[in-house]
Amino acid sequence: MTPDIRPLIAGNWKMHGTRSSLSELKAMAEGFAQYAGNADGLICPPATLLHEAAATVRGLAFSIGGQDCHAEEKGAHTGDISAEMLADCGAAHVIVGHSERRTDHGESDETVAKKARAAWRAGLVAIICIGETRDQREAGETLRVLSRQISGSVPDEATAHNTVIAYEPVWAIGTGLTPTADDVAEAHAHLRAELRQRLGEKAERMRILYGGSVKPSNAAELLAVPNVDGALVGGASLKADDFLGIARAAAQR
Ligand SMILES: O=C(CO)COP(=O)(O)O
Repeated sequence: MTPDIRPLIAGNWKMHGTRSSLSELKAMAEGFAQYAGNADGLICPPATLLHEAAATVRGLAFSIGGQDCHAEEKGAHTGDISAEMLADCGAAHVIVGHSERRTDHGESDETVAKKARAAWRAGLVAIICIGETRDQREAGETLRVLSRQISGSVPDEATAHNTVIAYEPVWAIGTGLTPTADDVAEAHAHLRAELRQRLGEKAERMRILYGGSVKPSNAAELLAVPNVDGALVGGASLKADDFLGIARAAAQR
């Protein structure tokens, strides 16, 4: 954790959830109330649920976000969704550059930077994801890859208010594997230094989340690492008990 930065516990539901899942969301948002003040809570459901999800958490200290957005505001882009549309549905954040988008849809750092700008244009906080693959880690390239991704995916206009960075080692996503606390510390310190060099003072309070197989059982250890300012949670964000277990660890730090 970074002193004075309130941690963000963000859930990414990926391609999971139908309207029947909204009761689980309600339980999460209501349960999160006990941690409000010590942690911020966010769920990014599939776009089909955004509008009802925003209505479900209305009046609770809890946010809703999108999982991706198109770089443009509108146009002939069948199947795509703009940041403005997400905002119109009640989203406050949007994830951009998730490794599954980079892999499944061939998104480059340049595309991700454009999407981050689109998020800001619509008044959303951009959660910009980066992370090395297993091959890159085994080749000792992790820090170099992270530098390249930060420099290509994070526009100069990024501030601690409009941007959250999420470090998600690709090999840790959905595998049950996590880096050691020392490895997480090294990556996050490197990211903070890179951001400081790029953005100056603004970088000090920018949240850097860790993502990849975060669960209630490992959350306390991961969230205690210096420069880890919250978590981006996949599988464990689908169940209120798991998500709230992670929130508890964040609030008790
Ligand atoms: O990709 C992730 C969140 O964006 C992490 O997913 P898991 O928590 O399921 O490993």
